[in-house]
Amino acid sequence: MESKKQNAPLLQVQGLTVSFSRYAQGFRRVTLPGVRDLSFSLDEGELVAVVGASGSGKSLLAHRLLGILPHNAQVGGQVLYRGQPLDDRLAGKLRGYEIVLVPQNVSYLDPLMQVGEQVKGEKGDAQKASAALRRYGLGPEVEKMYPFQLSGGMVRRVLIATAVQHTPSLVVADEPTPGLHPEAARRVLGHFKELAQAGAGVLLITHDLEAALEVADRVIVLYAGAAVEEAPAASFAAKELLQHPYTQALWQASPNHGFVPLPGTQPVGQLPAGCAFAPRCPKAGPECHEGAVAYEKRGAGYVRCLHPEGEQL
Ligand SMILES: Nc1ncnc2c1ncn2[C@@H]1O[C@H](COP(=O)(O)OP(=O)(O)OP(=O)(O)O)[C@@H](O)[C@H]1O
Ligand code: NI
Repeated sequence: MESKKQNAPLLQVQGLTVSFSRYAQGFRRVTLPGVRDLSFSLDEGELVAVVGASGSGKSLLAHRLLGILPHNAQVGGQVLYRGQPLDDRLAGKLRGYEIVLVPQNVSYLDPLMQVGEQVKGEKGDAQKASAALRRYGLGPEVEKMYPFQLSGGMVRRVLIATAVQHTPSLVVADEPTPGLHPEAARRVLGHFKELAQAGAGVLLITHDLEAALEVADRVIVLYAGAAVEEAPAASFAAKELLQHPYTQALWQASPNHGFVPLPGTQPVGQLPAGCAFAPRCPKAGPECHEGAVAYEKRGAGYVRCLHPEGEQL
């Protein structure tokens, strides 16, 4: 049927922009960028991590893919699912079955409903729900429990079981591990890796670079709404293999590499002209404060920087 699109990647995000406008002093309208010029693709069987600090646009990306952005969001660019434009109508049709969200917020669980009932949902199948729970180590006794009786790790597993019971093709996991101790977090990430190995495309959204690297094939780094770098996980073996100064700073800030903090904060609201990272960047020159910087293929990945690592001086 769809012969022309048979070889299309599972997901292609092309120049995605999500912004909000707000009235500032004097009735001036200002545009607040949430996601800017974001492009990447994800194939079946791949686990791609999206990492970035709080406010970098990760959940907006997730909500765009599920078709659940708030109505006041202004959206640009294109998202293709198996080669077809993934508009809100198509996303609505696939949501919960073919494309699923493992939500960041645990308040997606109803505190007054037993676990088994909630996993099944209104139109679901009780046997499928039990099987999904069992797959994540949650037996029949858990089906009778209410959310307050579950540990943090069990809540996360319930959310994953709910999302994946219908064997989705695309799994978007938005911060699935906060509040878990490292061992439980590792197990949760292992579940996502298994879903990818079984053929799903998995987009793992997290601020925890080190945890992401245990399971990801590739990593996309967001800063103030824009991707600054996409790199294979293997490039995180050494700082010099990373191309963007922000990615290098993240690498150095991780516990394995010395916890070296990066002074300053990510800009919020209106961005400075030029590269958004320039005010904190050790390599920035005057040119970095001028025009927008393009996102370009370079080496094994992509980078948005006028002075990437390894450039000829
Ligand atoms: N409905 C909205 N109206 C206005 N601004 C919004 C709205 N939703 C998100 N934003 C802004 O967009 C930016 C990105 O938000 P987003 O929730 O995607 O961040 P995030 O990377 O998921 O952060 P966190 O790690 O804290 O979950 C933030 O600056 C946020 O304030
Ligand atoms: Ni978020």
